[in-house]
Amino acid sequence: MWCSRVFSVELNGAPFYFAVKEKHLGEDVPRVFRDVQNRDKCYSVLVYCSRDRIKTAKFYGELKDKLLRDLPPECRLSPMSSFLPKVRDSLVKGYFLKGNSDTSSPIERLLSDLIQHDPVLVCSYSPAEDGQQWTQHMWSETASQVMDVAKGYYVVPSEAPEYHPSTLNIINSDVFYSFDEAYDVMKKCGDIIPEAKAVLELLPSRVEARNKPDFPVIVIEGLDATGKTTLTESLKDTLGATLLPSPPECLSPWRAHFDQEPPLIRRAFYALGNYISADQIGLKGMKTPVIVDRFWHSTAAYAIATAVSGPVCNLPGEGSEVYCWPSDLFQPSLVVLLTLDPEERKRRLRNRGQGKTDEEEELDHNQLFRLRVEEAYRRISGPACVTVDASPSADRVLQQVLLLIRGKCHL
Ligand SMILES: Nc1ncnc2c1ncn2[C@@H]1O[C@H](COP(=O)(O)OP(=O)(O)O)[C@@H](O)[C@H]1O
Ligand SMILES: Nc1ccn([C@@H]2O[C@H](COP(=O)(O)OP(=O)(O)O)[C@@H](O)[C@H]2O)c(=O)n1
Repeated sequence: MWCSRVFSVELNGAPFYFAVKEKHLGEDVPRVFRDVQNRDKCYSVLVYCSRDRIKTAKFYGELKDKLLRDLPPECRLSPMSSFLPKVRDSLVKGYFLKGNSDTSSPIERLLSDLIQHDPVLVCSYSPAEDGQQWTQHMWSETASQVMDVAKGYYVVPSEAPEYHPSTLNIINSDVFYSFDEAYDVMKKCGDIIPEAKAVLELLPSRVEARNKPDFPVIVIEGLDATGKTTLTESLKDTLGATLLPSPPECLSPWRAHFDQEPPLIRRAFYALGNYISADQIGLKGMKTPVIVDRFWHSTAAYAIATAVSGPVCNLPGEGSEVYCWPSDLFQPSLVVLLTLDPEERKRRLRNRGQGKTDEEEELDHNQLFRLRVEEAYRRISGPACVTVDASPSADRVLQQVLLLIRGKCHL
């Protein structure tokens, strides 16, 4: 089964691919193994996907903490995955370990213990007998001891797949396209996370749209410090509108908790927040225009940009189903995306001087992440966002957006 799989190891944010073969036809040694010293060993630990997705997601996070805590400090740990190219939901995640001859004993003790108690697949990699090639040995667990399966497979370089491997598992793991899919995750969390029970109680009893609001609903999107708060407050005053934040205020007590959870659970939390907001929009929109500070675009764009690593070209292509609006979620009249030059955004962040979420921290020092979020924002459709340059004065930005609203929403 593992023969048709491709393996990907991420070193310094860039993926390196390899495959395993029974026979060697003179292929190169994959890049990941090239600069490893002879007699050193590498290992992979992949987490089996059990039927219980919540347990698998939790275990994957805990495994990293355990490895970082218990492995010798010289051992290098990199994210790794194994997947079947183009096969949806085929991605299995884990870690790749590089050890030297001094560290192989403690590493192997730890891995032996893991394979006996946890849902993991362990492989070790070592130079073949000819000293030129590298082989993969899958570990198997017998009643009392762990053994290297005798026969090794050769590791050979593999081309980068057409689709970045993380895109295979985005749908309903990182981005949810219906209330029911996100609800299902939160419901299953109820047994192990008390906070999930509290969230379930806040959810609307039905998602079918209330009557369409009589008044326009305008969503303002953009990275942190692009001026969303400033603009939404002014729009509220100018239009006599109701201003709703997203996630909704009722979720505030639980947000810090869910920000610590693995992506599956964290993203389900934010997805459900949009349905609560939609319910509030339906109510308020019967009486006044509604301005919403972030909505579905933020939920999907950050989730996609985090799931996929590397440059923008790794994102699912434009038009991919990944960028589709959930069919059961209220569609606003207009979505405005504020964009800002990165230096000006940093200057505004410094001036504001508030705390940031880890994701917002990441935006600061990881240019590629910022570019991926912005591009994902632009690719989401149904409704697509209208981009507005947020660098002019706050008043000029307001005037610009009012023009758009009047053109689109007949206000
Ligand atoms: N058009 C603008 N020109 C200059 N500074 C602005 C503008 N809009 C907002 N700011 C300032 O930039 C900072 C970030 O704005 P804020 O509205 O809090 O952004 P966000 O809600 O998107 O994080 C604040 O200090 C705000 O006063
Ligand atoms: N509707 C929303 C709103 C926020 N979010 C998440 O919340 C984070 C940004 O929230 P924030 O409160 O820091 O935003 P601002 O205060 O900068 O507007 C993003 O990293 C998103 O992951 C979301 O997923 N869906």
